[in-house]
Formats: sequence, C-alpha cells, structure tokens
Amino acid sequence: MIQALSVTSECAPLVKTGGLADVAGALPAALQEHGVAMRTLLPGYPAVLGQIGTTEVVLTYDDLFGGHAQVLAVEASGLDLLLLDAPHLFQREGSIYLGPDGKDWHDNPQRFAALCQVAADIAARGASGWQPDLVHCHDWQAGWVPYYLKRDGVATPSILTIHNIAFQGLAPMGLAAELGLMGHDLHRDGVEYWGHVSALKAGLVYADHLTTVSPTYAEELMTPAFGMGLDGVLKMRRGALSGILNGIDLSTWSPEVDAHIRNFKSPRGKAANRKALRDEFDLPESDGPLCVVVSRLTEQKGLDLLLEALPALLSRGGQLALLGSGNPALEDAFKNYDHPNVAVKIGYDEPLSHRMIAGADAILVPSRFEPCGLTQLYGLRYGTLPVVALTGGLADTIIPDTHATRVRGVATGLQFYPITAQALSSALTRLCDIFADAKLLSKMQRNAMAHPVGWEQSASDYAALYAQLLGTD
Ligand SMILES: Nc1ncnc2c1ncn2[C@@H]1O[C@H](COP(=O)(O)OP(=O)(O)O[C@H]2O[C@H](CO)[C@@H](O)[C@H](O)[C@H]2O)[C@@H](O)[C@H]1O
Repeated sequence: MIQALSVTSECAPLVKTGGLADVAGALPAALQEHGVAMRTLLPGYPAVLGQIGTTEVVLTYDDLFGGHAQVLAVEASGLDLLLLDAPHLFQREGSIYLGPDGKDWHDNPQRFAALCQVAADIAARGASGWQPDLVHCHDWQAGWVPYYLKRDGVATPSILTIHNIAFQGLAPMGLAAELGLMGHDLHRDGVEYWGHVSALKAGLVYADHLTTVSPTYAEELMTPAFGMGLDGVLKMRRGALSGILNGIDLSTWSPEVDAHIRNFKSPRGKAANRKALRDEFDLPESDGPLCVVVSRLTEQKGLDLLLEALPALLSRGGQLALLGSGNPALEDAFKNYDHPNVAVKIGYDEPLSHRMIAGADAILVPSRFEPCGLTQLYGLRYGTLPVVALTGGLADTIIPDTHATRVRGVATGLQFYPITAQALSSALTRLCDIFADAKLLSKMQRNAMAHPVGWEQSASDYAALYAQLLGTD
C-alpha cells in the first residue's frame, strides 16, 4: 500500500464551501481500491471537532504560529483524519475563510501556513509512528507544503492539485519571515508574486508534480486568458502538469440510491421529482423545460449572462429554479427577477440541491471558466441535461448536441461558445426545441445517465501518478 497524506482546507461531508471539499472527501475511498491508503490533514474547525468521536493526540506544538496546537487522529465519515486543533487559528465563528464582515480573516496566510508546516513536519518526522510516502496538496491553502519540504531538505515527493487558480493565497512581503520563507526565495523565480508572496505560486514552483481537474483546464491554464498571472510559471512547468478529471461520489449522487429524492432508474422516474420540485419552488405546471442552477454566485459562474439570456427560455414556457449564494448584487438580481416561471432560493442547502437535480429537465452551467465542475456531472447521472459553456472540464465531460452527434445518437447535453449572453440564449432556444422532441429528449437523457461519471478512471490515474513519483510503476 502507498501511504499518502492529503492536505486540504475543506473535506466533505465534514466541512464544505465548494467542489474542493467533494473531491478531497471522495478521493481516499476511491484510491483505496488502487493500493493507496490516504490520511487527510484538515484544520480542526469547531464544526469539524463537533462531529467527531474520541481522538488520539499524535503531535503537539507549544507554539505553532503563536499558540498551542495539537494534531488529533480520528476516523469519521469513512475518512482517516488528522485534525489540526489550533484554537488561536481555527476556533472562531463565521465561515472557514471569512469573518463576520464577509472579508477574509486577516490572518489567513498564517492559518494555512500553519497547516502546511504541520504537513511538512509529518512528512519529515511522522506522527505517532506513521509517515507518508508522498503528500498530495490541494489549492493555495496547502501551497506552502512543497516549499517547506524543499526548504527543510525533506525528500518526500509532493503533488499540488489546482482546483481553482483564481485563489492564489497572496500575503504581504512583510510577512515573509513569519511564514518561514527564506530571503533567497523571495524573487520572481521563487515565491514572489508582484511584490507579494503567493502560497499557490510556491506550490506551483516547488511541487514535484502539478495536476488540475480536467485536461482542457490544464491547457487553458498555460494561456494569459485563464492563467490569472501564473500562466508563465505553468508553462515553465508544462512537463510536470497533467489534467485528471474529477469524478462524483456515486454512493450519494445516484438516482437509484439518493436518500433525498424519490428514487428512479430511468428518465421516466423523474416525473414525480419534477412535480415535487415545482411544488417546493411554487412554480406552476408548464410545457417548457424546468431548468435549475446550483452554484456559488460569483463572476466565475457566468450567472449574469443567464440573467440576460433568460427571456429566450421564458418565452418558450421554460422555467428556472435557482439555489445559490455569494455576490450580493447577483443575489438581489435573481431575487428581484419578477416572473412567475422564475423561483430563487438564496442559501446553501445540500438536500435541496439533490431534489433540484433529480427533478429538473436541465441544469445550466454558463461558467466563464470551470476547472472541472461537478454539477454538470450530477446532471448527467440524473438524466438532467447539462447546458454548459465550452470551457475547462465542461468541455471534457459533455458530448454536445450537434449535427454529427445527432446522427450518431450520442449527445448528452448542450454546449455554447463564445461565452456570451447571446450564445447562451441560443443554447436555451435549442434546449426548448429538444424538449419538444420527445424521442430526441429521451435518447439524450438515456445517453446522459449512461455516461461514466464516477471516480474509477481518475482514481486509477492518480494512483499511477503516485507510483510514477515513487518510482514503483
Ligand atoms: N447553494 C448551494 N447549496 C448546495 N450545494 C451547493 C450550493 N452551491 C454550490 N453547491 C455545491 O458545491 C459544489 C460546487 O462544486 P463545483 O465543482 O461545481 O464548483 P467550485 O467552483 O466550488 O469548485 C472548484 O473545485 C472543483 C473541484 O475540483 C472544480 O470541479 C470546480 O471547477 C472548481 O471551480 C457542488 O457539489 C454543488 O452542488
């Protein structure tokens, strides 16, 4: 068995703000079948500590970035966890990244540098006799791990997975010493980023291998349009960068077994869920497609384009039910969209997201960029046709309805490009046409449900990558 340490700031089902948590939560079980035993190092937020049973203390610190800390080992929700219990850093009300004022906690650089330091210590010296063969780091919050390993001369290989390059873990240069950065690394070929230091860049420069969550996003990241200032670094590391698609956890996201819905095996079984969904959102019966959005409401997700494109859907009797939260202006714009066929719930609600995806005819994902995207994968599994922008993982996971795919009878959804309101409008019109053609609709729904969206392939790819890094392939 390869022993791997996964380092992450969120992990489902214990703590989640987005897709990173789903991936970090699902990978260990998926890798188990491929000869990898994975432990997950996660901050001991109050919400996490409140959900677990008896723990064992496996490491203690008198002073970790300004306070006493310990690492607790515990098994919970099928995960083998190492929790960094550092009350001065993690025991606070509010979200895991933001204070009550909605702004980043001022000490986020130190909070996650502490997590990284502990990961590097476990790689170097072990915790209660356990030592990983490699460390798998997720996003900027784990970005300092590869740097600390190199700084301390620890040979354990590291992988950094980029789930979203928009978050770069910037800190003022003045914090360099406190974060444990060496003076000779504070330059543009090291951890410096336009006068700041960047945890993500440190990971990109120092990790032995980089992955991102789809092959198309891996290519996009090396272009100025998508690299968000880090495309040059990524181009330099082209040989060490690969794209491995995310999967979804089929034990919770499958219409046959989903605990939150009226279970079904074929698209016909969606009818009862559709009715329940209309009732729940107070939407009338209608002869157009019932579309859903389940999303963080941010610039990335392109939902401002949907606001502009909605008339194309509504004029054909289509409907929208939206669940999301984030940008206040977008929240208001959707809440105030005054139309009987538009219903909006602002908030975060996991069970409701299942009921929406089960009951809808289509799921809309008009993202400006999308490293992989999970909700279109849920849509496929439930025969809920994805209407997606042609970018990143959305390009890699949907077989678009085109003349050629119609002839071959293989389409699973709709794609639009360029990523504009106009192109989205025309995709929504095409969706209404497909919806009116019962035979075509049913074929596409069945194709979608048969499309593989689990972890098998990706877990095998990660396991092969681990073996390659360890020289055991
Ligand atoms: N209001 C709400 N209520 C309930 N559930 C909600 C919700 N809003 C969002 N979710 C859930 O949160 C998750 C979002 O995952 P995504 O992959 O779609 O995007 P995200 O941008 O967070 O993830 C980033 O990381 C992931 C993982 O690698 C990449 O797939 C993605 O492209 C990248 O941007 C899904 O499970 C979704 O159902």
